[in-house]
Amino acid sequence: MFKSVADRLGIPHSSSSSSVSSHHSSPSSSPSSHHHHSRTSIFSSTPSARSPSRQQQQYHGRSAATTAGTGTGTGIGLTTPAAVTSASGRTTPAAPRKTSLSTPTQKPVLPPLSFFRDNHSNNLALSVADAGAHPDDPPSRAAENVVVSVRVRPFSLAEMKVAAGGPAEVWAVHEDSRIGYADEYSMRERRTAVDYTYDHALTGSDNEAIYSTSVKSLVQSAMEGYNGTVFAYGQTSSGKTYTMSGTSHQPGITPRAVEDVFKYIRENSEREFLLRVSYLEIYNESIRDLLSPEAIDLKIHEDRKVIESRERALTAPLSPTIPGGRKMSLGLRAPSAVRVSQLNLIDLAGSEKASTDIERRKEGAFINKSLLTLGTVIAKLTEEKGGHIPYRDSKLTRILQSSLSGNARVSVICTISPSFLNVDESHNTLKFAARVKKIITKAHTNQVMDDKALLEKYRREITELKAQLMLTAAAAAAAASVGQHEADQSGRPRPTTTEDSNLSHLLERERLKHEEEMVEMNMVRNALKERIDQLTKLILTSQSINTKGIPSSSAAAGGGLGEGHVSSPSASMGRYTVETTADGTVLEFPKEIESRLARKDTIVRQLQSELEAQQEKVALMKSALQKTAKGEAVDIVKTLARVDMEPEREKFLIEKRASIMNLNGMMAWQDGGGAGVLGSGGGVAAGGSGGSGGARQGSMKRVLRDPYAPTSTGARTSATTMTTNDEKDDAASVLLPDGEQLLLSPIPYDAYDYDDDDLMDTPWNRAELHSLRQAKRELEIVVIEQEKKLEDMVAFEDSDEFRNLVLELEEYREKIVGMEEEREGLRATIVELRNSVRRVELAKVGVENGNGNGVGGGSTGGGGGYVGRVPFSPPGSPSPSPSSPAMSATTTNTATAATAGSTATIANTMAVAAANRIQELEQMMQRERKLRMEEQTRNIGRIASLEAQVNILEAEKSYLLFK
Ligand SMILES: Nc1ncnc2c1ncn2[C@@H]1O[C@H](COP(=O)(O)OP(=O)(O)OP(=O)(O)O)[C@@H](O)[C@H]1O
Repeated sequence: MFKSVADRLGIPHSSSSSSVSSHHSSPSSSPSSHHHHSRTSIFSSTPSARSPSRQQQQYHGRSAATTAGTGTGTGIGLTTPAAVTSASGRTTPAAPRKTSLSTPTQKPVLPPLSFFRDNHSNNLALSVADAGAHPDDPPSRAAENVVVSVRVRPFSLAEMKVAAGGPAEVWAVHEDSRIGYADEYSMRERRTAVDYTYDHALTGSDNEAIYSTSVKSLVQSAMEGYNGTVFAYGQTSSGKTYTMSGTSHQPGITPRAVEDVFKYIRENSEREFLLRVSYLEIYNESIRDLLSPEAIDLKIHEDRKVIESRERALTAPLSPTIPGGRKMSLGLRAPSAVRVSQLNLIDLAGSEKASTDIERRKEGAFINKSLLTLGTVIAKLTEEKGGHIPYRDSKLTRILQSSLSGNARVSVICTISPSFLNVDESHNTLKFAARVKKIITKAHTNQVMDDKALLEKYRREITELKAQLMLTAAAAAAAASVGQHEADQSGRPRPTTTEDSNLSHLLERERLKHEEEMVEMNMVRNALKERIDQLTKLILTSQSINTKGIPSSSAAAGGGLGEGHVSSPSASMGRYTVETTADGTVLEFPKEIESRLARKDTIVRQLQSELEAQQEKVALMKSALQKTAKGEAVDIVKTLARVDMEPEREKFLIEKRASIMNLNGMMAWQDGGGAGVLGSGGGVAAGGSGGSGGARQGSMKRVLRDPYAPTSTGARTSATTMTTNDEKDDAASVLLPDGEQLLLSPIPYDAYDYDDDDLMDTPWNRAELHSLRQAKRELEIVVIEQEKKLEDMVAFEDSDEFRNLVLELEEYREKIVGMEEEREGLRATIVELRNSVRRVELAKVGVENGNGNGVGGGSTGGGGGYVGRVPFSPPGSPSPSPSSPAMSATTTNTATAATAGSTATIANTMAVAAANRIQELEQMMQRERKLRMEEQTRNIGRIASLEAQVNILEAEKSYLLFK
């Protein structure tokens, strides 16, 4: 039913690509200075987008992975005065259309538009929304593959330097867009030849060429309402940013696209456009608006209404003239359909960041998740078996979902480095490009139509159908008269010649043919009538939506429209009038109905908000009760953890029982008993904590005593008020008339003004009761378990096993004490021995001194005196006699020089004896030391093993105690 895009645009089928190729073949047709000028002016309206190189510098510094992003940001609104007049153009299907960006004629579209930007380099995405489109504009393009271009950049200076004798070409780019290893390179490096064919394969620095071959037509379709996505993929430094952003001399794809967008808008002055520009970055999976850098970690929302432009585009109510010259007064504003499209221009992070799993792990937190997911998504999209496509795994793929899943024209520019150093990554890029090439997309216009637009569309269709109907009727009448005429002719008596019979045969055939045609036309006519009825119904239905609920059954009354007579459903309804004519429609909805409906609306709204308030109240009460039950359970668990001694345990159990009674009371009250029943519950609870009786608490029906809160006295309050605190542990208190301070459940039961309904058998009360019972059951289980544990513990402490363990423990303790004593004794012996050794050593030194200084003994009296003071008696050694050489030596100190000779002899003898003795003692000492050392080692081992045993016993003991 729909014509192709080219047909509808009134251009040859090849026009889109021919306009591209003409640009490609004559790039000079768009002088770069012109682009430069435009780019500057565009960016000046969005200052932060003006300096992509600054952004680039800023993000080049990062080692972390980054990826493309998008979103909505600063909007640029453009309104052209003649825009509204396009409405009449819309009603003329034959209106001439624009053929290309460079040779515009007329295009009935009104787009808003917006931009994107990516990672550390410059991503700019442009989204174009088009308001006021023709309702019957072409809905979709033919299915097409992603346009894949490969661009090999020139050698950089550094790369030239690396290659001695000039860089050898690695890649050969052929004119037919094939690319593979250069022969020389593959021979030298013994690399298997590869051969890839893409849509475009380019070299050099001319950005106009890449734009016109790979992007220009896509920008054109974006302006016509088709989504478009362009992204540059490739290793770091392969030229993505150069391609997307370019330089001042070679503006890249983004400035050229922006310029074309504005050019298109200029050339379609009868239209109104809304442009939206966003310039975003995805860095480590968080989106940042580069036009508003303080807004960080933006969220992605699915919002199919970029639509505000429609209102601006259609500020004046219109009365379009339909063919036939009659006015169609709708009582409504002009139909409005908004076409929204997006053009995403994305500069991805370096492809080397999306490699194998191992590398992924290596890069850890810095891995470029978006880029990896893009790879996965593309791989999945091209897999035959299909399955789940993980668009939601990364921000980039989420943003590109609608493009990648088919509703967009996509152009991928894969950039590679010419250097042999990067050959493997370049090859990976070529493989990626080949994979992407397999993706098939089928873009369609994102036309958003509201009921008014639909109404208009249906009306137009009705008019067309009626015209067809009239033609059909005329043709049928003609056919019938011809048939009749032929029948008349054939009914006449004629000579029965062979010629005549041939003629009558022919006439008969002709007649039958006409009859068939008539039947067919009647069928067509009926079908047309049916369709008209159906459409008329739809019109009234959509009208009824607009006027808040006119029953759709009344719409059927509008069926008369197809017949061209006036139909007045108002007569039957008596409240409103719907007048239809063959040429137009006047729909009037009396104010009375509207105001009645408005009143009803108000009542409904009031009821609704009342209902909500009630629901809120119920929810609050419920949560308060649940909180209490929960609080009880938590308290029990907490207390259990603390209780490990029997008396406390018992106390705890008593308290728990009391709280169960409390819950009983609460439930009894819930069951419908009210004050009295709760009073008894409170009474039991009071018993648990030694408080006063429950009868008095009848007046405190929603107040619960906290059985295990300390019964301290707090602030004095009246019996009818209570102080509460949201904190569970802070009990509220109530001063009873007799002066007793009651500590209450932390949950403010009196916070709500209950009425008798609270005691009624309502589903909510039942649910509440149910949850209370549940809480009680849980409490009971806890208590039973605890009692069981307590009994076990008591029984165990009475058992022989426990007594034996205690005895054993005592034995070990004694053993340890004995060991400790023994160890101390040994330590003392060792110390004593050490002292002995020291004394012997000193004695030795003294003797040696005496020997050396013997001749001049008088002058070294101090030394001699020292020796004389040494009372040496090692254990087991013969005690020195008072006439011993040592003692004699003392006397020699006072001898005269005349007796020096004999004294020296004596001293020598003594020294020899002393030396021998010392040697003897030293040997003894060494033996002794060795023995002691051995014993000490044995003792240390014993002590260690005993200590270990003690530790085990201690552990066992504490385990048992804990149990
Ligand atoms: N076709 C080209 N002609 C001339 N110079 C180029 C071309 N492509 C890239 N260059 C230059 O090579 C260098 C690296 O290019 P570019 O910054 O665009 O790489 P990139 O792929 O964006 O790297 P990254 O992923 O690190 O951002 C730049 O100095 C750029 O000007």
